[in-house]
Amino acid sequence: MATDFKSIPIIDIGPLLAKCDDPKMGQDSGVAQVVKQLDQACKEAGFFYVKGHGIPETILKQVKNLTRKFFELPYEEKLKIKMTADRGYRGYQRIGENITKGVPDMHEAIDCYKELKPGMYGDLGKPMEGCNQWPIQPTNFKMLMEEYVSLCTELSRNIMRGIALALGGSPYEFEGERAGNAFWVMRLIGYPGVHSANGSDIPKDVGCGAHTDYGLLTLVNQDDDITALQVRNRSGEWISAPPVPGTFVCNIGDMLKIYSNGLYESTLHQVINSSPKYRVCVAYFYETNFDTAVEPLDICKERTTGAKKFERAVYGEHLVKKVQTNFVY
Ligand SMILES: N=C(N)NCCCC[C@H](N)C(=O)O
Ligand SMILES: O=C(O)CCC(=O)C(=O)O
Ligand SMILES: [Fe+2]
Repeated sequence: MATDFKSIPIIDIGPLLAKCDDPKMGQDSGVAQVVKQLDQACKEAGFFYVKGHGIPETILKQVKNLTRKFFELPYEEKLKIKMTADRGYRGYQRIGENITKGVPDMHEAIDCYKELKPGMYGDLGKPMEGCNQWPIQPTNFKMLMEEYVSLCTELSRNIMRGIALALGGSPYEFEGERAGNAFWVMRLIGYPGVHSANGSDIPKDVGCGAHTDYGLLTLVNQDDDITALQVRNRSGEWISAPPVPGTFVCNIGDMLKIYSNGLYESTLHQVINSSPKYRVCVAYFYETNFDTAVEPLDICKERTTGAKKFERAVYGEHLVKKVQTNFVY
């Protein structure tokens, strides 16, 4: 349950990663240290930074730099990969096209999803079927982003082993039928800076309205130097998640809230870029298998009150419902 946290902890997950291919990892004291920190952060804030994650900072930077270069292209160029329902909601959306709680968000983005082959999940998967749309410029865009997705997928699986232990389960709680064939989402996002007209500041635009993420775990690779991401604590205060170079900001999604029977919550967050500079963020979302029916784990029901607090939800249905209301014109 979220508390009145005032800041977001930084966790060095190096010791977890060193042992995460060992089935006896749960007995390692270095792993146990990390697991304890993960458990505390997930209970208190639902947000934490990770360092020692093994993805080189140069790659984190390249991914943001290429994203920035794409958004600098003329609008007509960006429209060549326009997102439409027919393309499985994959591709470029202009500023104001994404809607959160009825309000247009002041961001542009490229949305990418794990590819779904036609018919793969029957009617459930139909709306998301399609291939990602990659720009031809900047060069090497597709190659870099696909490499990045595979690094984030592996990292997320390993962090989830730590979270599984934190919940009191086996390290592999979120593999196999649950998330052994994890669906993923990647959003390359650009938030325009604010410009003052005649010396007076224009009221703050919301880059992305208050929302929770949909799946298991999000890895946010945000621009250095601009503080814009804010996380809501129990009292309703917005706590900033300032950039910490070389780290990811991680947060819990709706499916992990259900699995943990509310022990961990998917915390509300929003983005307000009140700096004059354009802000880039690359968010990677690690989800369950597309067709998995998610319900509270027995080990988590025991740790709460014995009763389940959430009904079962099919991840794919949850995603499709969100996507179909994110873009009402
Ligand atoms: N795939 C994820 N998690 N995307 C997060 C985007 C949040 C904004 C969206 N309009 C919403 O209201 O959910
Ligand atoms: O821009 C950010 O820092 C976070 C974006 C976000 O919350 C999202 O895309 O779900
Ligand atoms: Fe988010």
